[in-house]
Amino acid sequence: MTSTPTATSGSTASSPAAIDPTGAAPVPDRPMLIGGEWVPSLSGEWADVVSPGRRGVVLARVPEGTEADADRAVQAAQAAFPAWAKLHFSQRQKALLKIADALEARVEDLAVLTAADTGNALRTQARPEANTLVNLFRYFGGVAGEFKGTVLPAGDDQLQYTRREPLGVVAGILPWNSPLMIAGMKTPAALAAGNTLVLKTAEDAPLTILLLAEICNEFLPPGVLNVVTGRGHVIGEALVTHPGVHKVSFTGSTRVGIGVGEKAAKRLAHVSLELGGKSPNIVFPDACTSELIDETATGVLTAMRFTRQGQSCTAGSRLFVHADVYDAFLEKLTEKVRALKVGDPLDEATDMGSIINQKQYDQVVNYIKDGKSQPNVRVLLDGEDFTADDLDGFYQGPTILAGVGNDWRVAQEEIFGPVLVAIPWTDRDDVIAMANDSTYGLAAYVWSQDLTAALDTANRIESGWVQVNQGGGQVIGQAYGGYKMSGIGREFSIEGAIEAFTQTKQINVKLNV
Ligand SMILES: NC(=O)C1=CN([C@@H]2O[C@H](COP(=O)(O)OP(=O)(O)OC[C@H]3O[C@@H](n4cnc5c(N)ncnc54)[C@H](OP(=O)(O)O)[C@@H]3O)[C@@H](O)[C@H]2O)C=CC1
Ligand SMILES: CCCCCC/C=C/C(=O)O
Repeated sequence: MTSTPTATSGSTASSPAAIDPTGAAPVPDRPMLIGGEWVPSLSGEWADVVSPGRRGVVLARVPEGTEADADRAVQAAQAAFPAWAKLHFSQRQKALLKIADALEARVEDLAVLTAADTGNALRTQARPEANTLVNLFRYFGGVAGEFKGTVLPAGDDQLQYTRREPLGVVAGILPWNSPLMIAGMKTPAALAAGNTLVLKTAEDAPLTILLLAEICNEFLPPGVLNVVTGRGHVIGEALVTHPGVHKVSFTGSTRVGIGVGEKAAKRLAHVSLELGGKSPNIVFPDACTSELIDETATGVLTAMRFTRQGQSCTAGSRLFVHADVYDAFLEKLTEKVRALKVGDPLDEATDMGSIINQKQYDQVVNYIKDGKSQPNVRVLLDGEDFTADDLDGFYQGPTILAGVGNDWRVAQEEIFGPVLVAIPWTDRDDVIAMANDSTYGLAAYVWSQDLTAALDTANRIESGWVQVNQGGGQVIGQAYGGYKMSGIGREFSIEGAIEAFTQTKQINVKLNV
């Protein structure tokens, strides 16, 4: 199953040039992977990829892919589909498990490039994410035989069975905030089920996905995995509307996701949408005893994803703290969050790296200004106070606002930045109502030693994923996806992947017995 990418003309390469994460080397061109070959866009246009943590540094150039590139990637995936789909599952399994080993051998390269590409700190985010990618390939490789059907007990003269058949060509559209983890949810699952894939990278973080493609390409036949770069409204939309794409697996904002869903619906293409969130963190008084307050504060810090600059769809960014412990808990939490070291993503000492780009940075600042302008707000930590000294990137410190109303913009809209808003509560029914008073429903966090109260709360919260007394407890194999405007469909688990990446065929056979 090994395929060696072949060289083509112009600025293409037989194997892509290495990227220096500090930007010290001459800027390489990093082509796309289509049909097993590294190619520029047909237009010949390239786009610079700037490191968010080092604003002046261009890490590489990637092709500015257009509709024509989407088309040839889909054609390559279509051509590869029949042979890939009809393999015995164990052959797909073997390829995915070999990829897992190869990724593991390059895990540090993936981690360092992710830190440079996304601005996420190497130690706290990029390295764990690269390890999760390895584990996702191992998991979906391992369960490749589980994409299976059922047999009905219909009597000896009948064979009535279902097959879970692959859908065909899947388009996987990725965001920039955790590109490897999200590519890891889609790629091995879609391939294990027998589909072929076209991944579209986010404009702001394409490089780490191109390295993933380079590693995968060693073990897959040409066209089974294709990776294209370019703008969402150009090549992304071309994939969504392409008649050869049978499934769109999209992760990104709710705004774009709605448009993707509408376009896919027009031609009845399958679609999964993993979208935004504004997840509640509910702290009960019994989680703030003198023995527990420290652990709960650390958990809330983790759930808020401060160490990913809050750029997480599952960030527990609405903090509801019981009035009896409100001040004490916020004091403890603020002390911990203030201690986070903001800095160069490539520095091992850094807890919190850079925001992805100027637009996102400005959006976060605008939300902070809006929150600070509200009556009676208390600013416990102000990201605007952070000065980056010698750093030249989109750096910002964490912000914590107290005394916030659940109806304020900062409490209702997804900021996707390191901004936590704290709201007091006194009655369990009220806090559950406030938690559910949101258009989103992706994640939630409940902190209590009273399991009856905690589980009642968890059961009543309108979110696809609730964690109790932990903030970072994702387990490969669990269901993951949103309620309400946070999305449709589940990924990360085998059950979700079977639904997401296969269709059911029923076959009824009359036997001559
Ligand atoms: N539920 C989940 O699992 C997760 C959800 N998210 C959500 O993602 C958002 C942040 O990511 P961000 O990248 O800004 O999200 P966007 O929705 O802006 O973009 C996501 C992807 O869609 C592409 N895209 C943009 N427009 C179109 C279009 N018209 N047709 C097809 N594709 C398009 C983008 O390309 P381009 O980069 O070129 O614009 C990018 O690859 C947040 O809202 C966050 O909550 C993030 C991670 C996980
Ligand atoms: C089971 C949790 C999986 C989360 C994967 C995607 C996370 C995205 C984010 O935090 O932004």
